[in-house]
Amino acid sequence: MSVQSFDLVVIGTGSAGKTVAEAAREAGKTVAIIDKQPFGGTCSQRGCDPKKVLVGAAEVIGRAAQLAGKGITAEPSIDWADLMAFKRTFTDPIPENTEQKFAGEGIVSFHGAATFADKTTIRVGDDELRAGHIVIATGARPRPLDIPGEELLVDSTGFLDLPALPAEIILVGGGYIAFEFAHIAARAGAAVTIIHSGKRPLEGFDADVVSFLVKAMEGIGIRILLNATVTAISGNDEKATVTYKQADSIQTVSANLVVHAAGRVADVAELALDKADIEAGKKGITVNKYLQSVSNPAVYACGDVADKGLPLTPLAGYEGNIVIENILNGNNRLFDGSPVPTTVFTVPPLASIGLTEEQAAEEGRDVIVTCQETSEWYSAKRINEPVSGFKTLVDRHTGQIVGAHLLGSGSDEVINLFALAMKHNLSASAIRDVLFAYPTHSSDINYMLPA
Ligand SMILES: Cc1cc2nc3c(=O)[nH]c(=O)nc-3n(C[C@H](O)[C@H](O)[C@H](O)COP(=O)(O)OP(=O)(O)OC[C@H]3O[C@@H](n4cnc5c(N)ncnc54)[C@H](O)[C@@H]3O)c2cc1C
Ligand SMILES: NC(=O)c1ccc[n+]([C@@H]2O[C@H](COP(=O)([O-])OP(=O)(O)OC[C@H]3O[C@@H](n4cnc5c(N)ncnc54)[C@H](O)[C@@H]3O)[C@@H](O)[C@H]2O)c1
Repeated sequence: MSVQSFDLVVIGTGSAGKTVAEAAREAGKTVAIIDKQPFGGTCSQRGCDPKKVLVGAAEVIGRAAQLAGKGITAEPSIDWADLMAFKRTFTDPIPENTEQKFAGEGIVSFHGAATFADKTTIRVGDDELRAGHIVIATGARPRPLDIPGEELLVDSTGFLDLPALPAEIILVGGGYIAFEFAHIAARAGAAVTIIHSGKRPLEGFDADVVSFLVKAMEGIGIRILLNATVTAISGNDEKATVTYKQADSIQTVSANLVVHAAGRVADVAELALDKADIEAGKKGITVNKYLQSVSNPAVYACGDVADKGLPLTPLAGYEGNIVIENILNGNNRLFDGSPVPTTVFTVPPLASIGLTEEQAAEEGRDVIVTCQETSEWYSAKRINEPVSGFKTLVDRHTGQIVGAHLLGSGSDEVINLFALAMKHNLSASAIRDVLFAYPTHSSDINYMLPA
């Protein structure tokens, strides 16, 4: 066994881990980084980026279908193998590029699953790494469902790398992954069923705006079963039968592929946290407001594995910056919980920031709610988009925006203007004063806010 010492050991090479390691090295610290999978993390190889390449193709199909008979004649279709090859031009170079970049910066790389040996020592393969600080940035993995036939499920990584797209697909779950994959698969020609245990899908999003999206999905033949909990899967790789419980009845539905879209949990399984006295709960490593382990001060956690913030890429980098600043300068930077914009990349996309109407009511906020279906607005009509809409929540007393929920082409970009406004406490009337280029989706903002 070789024993080496570093100022900092980082576990995980995704958006969170990379941010910490590179900033520490830049500050002159000796740094080791470890990953059990090809270097580069989820977002760039198995998440956001490859997913959005596929969404790009789905958007072309959607837009062409909308404009059929309105100037567009040929009906495009997706060649799945070609699309996968295009996707791989983004994902394949990531591991080598990441590792080369680390080497160039003087960060020492280790491959394998990291395990704590004690409070400040990590084992990876035959190496023992001793550290002043250790940062856990191990991300998340699909939540075990503990049901018979679970091994027949393909996870999101498998879906994003399918060599061919089967004719019938079932998505277990009704959150981000189910909705995004449903649109990709349906636009590529598959028959798609979503089986969701909740009474409504995308529970974290505004109910009214989600209902506009559901209408759009039904319009392209995506079937959504609600209050339906998957209890078993049987069959084989080519044809599987999913058993689900809906109300008091047990039902089945079959498909060629069943995809796990039923949530992700912090990836701590191999870490042996007990050896290092590190507390973790259902939502991940328990950290204080400085993102430091509450039970082992040599350890910090950031990204999906930490029990603070949403499991989204911008948060992973943001939390990584907080962690490294606190390690380098002593605890001084707090996780402040600023509103985070997020988009479900359906076609059209659903984007959201801040409070939903339900949450505002629970908090007793006095808000002006403006909500409208907008398929008759010029921005939607120009591209014959069948369903779009929005809801904004503005504090009645301060005029500040407390929530925005948008559905429609361009909403994935427009939501960032709301983020800018909310971050800098701009009032609705200040935003209405801004001149936006016309005709753009952003120029609709003026009509989404109360006068
Ligand atoms: C299909 C999908 C689509 C997504 N789309 C979006 C999107 O559009 N926008 C968005 O904001 N977010 C999206 N996300 C979420 C986003 O990918 C994550 O929030 C983000 O990647 C988390 O970064 P991280 O650095 O915390 O973890 P990761 O990037 O997951 O990195 C963690 C790394 O740690 C490694 N690791 C784990 N355990 C160990 C161990 N014991 N030893 C060594 N290494 C270990 C893993 O192999 C992994 O490489 C998506 C996620 C998925 C699954
Ligand atoms: N665009 C994005 O930003 C994006 C895209 C994909 C994933 N992500 C991240 O990845 C995380 C995981 O995504 P996800 O879609 O897997 O999780 P999710 O938490 O968004 O949704 C999972 C849903 O599955 C349901 N479910 C659980 N068990 C079930 C069962 N047995 N039968 C039927 N339904 C069941 C749950 O009620 C839950 O609502 C997200 O929380 C998000 O942070 C983000």
